[in-house]
Amino acid sequence: MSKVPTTVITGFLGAGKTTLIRHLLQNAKGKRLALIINEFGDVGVDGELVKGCNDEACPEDDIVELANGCICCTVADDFLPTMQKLLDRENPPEHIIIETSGLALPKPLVKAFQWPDIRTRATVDGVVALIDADAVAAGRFAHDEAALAAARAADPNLDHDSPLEELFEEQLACADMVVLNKTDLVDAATLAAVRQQVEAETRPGVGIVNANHGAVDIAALLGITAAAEDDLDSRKSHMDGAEEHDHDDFDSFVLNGGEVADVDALVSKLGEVIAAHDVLRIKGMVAVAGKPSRLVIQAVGPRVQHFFDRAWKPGEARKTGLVVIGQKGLDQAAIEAGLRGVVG
Ligand SMILES: Nc1nc2c(ncn2[C@@H]2O[C@H](COP(=O)(O)OP(=O)(O)OP(=O)(O)O)[C@@H](O)[C@H]2O)c(=O)[nH]1
Repeated sequence: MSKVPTTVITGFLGAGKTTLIRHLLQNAKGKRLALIINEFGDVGVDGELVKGCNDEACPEDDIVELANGCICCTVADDFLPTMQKLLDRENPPEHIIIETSGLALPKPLVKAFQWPDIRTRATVDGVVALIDADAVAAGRFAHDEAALAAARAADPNLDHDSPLEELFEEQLACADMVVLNKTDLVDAATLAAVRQQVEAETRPGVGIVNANHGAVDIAALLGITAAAEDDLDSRKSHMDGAEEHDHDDFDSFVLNGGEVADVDALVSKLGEVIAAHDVLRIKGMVAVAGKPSRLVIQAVGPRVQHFFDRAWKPGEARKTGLVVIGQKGLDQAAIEAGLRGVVG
C-alpha cells in the first residue's frame, strides 16, 4: 500500500503559513486533503481561518487542531495518535498538510515519521518553510556580524544566536522548499538581500520561490517526494544530540474579554503594547459591539491588520480572545493593563 504523502509547513510567527494553507485549499484541484494545525494558545485562530475554505477538498472533520503546545514537544501524546486516526480511516486522505506552530522545530516532527506505526504508512513529501521577507528585512533574525563581534568581545560567553535566529536557522536547515512570502512589502533590492540571507541557511539545491499571500503553484508544493524522514542527517539542527528541547525562550498568554466598543481605539492600543513590550504576535477574534460578524486581529510585529470574517453563529458566545506571544519575560500584567481599557 502506498504511503500517504505529508507536507510539513513551517515558518516563524506570522510568516503566512495559514494564508498559504488557505490558498492550497482553494486550489486543491480535487485532491482530498487533511489538515493538522498546531498553534500556540487555545483560541484556535488558525483552525477557524481555514474552516470553510473548501469543504470539498477538506471537510471540517478532516481539520484536526493540536493546541496544547508545540507539535515538536507533543509528538507522542498528540501528533502520532492523530496521524494514526487519519491513516486508519476507511478513506484516508490523499495528502496530509501539517501546519506547525510558529515556534516549533521541524526536525523532531520529521523524525516522528520513523516511528514504526507511521513509517510504513506515511512519508514526509516535503518540509516547506515560509519566510516573512518583511520581518527578515527588518532585521528580526539577522546576524549583525559587526554588532555580534563587538558584543562577543565584551562577553565571550555570549550565546551566538538569539532564540529568533536559532529558530530561523532550524526552520531553513530542515526545508526542502522555501517560500519567500510577503514580497509585496519589500522592494526588489531588499528582496534580493533577504534571498541571499535565506540561501545562506538552506541546504544546497533547495528551491526558493517568491510569493505574495502564500500564492504558490500547488504542483510545486505538493509532490516534492523528499522522503525527509530518511534524509535527516543532511538537516543540521542546534538540537542534534540533545535529548530534549524546550521553548522556554518564548512566553504566551490568552487575553480574554467581552465586547469591544471602539475598533480604532483597540488597534491603536495594540500597536502601543506591541511596541512597548516587544510583542512578536497577537492574533484572535474580537466581538465588536453592534456588529454581527467576528473581527479577526492579525498582528505580526508592528503590523496590525483587522477584518470582519464570518457572522457569529446563533447561540455562539460573542467573546474576545487574543493570543499574545513574545520572547521570555513578556510582561503579561502590563500588556493586560494596557489593553483592559479597550477590551471589555
Ligand atoms: N502584506 C502581506 N501580508 C501577508 C502575506 N501573507 C500573510 N499575510 C498576513 O500576515 C498575517 C499572518 O498570516 P498567517 O497566515 O496567519 O501567518 P501564520 O504563519 O499562520 O501565523 P502563526 O500561525 O501565528 O505563526 C495575516 O494578517 C496575513 O493576512 C503577504 O504575502 N503579504
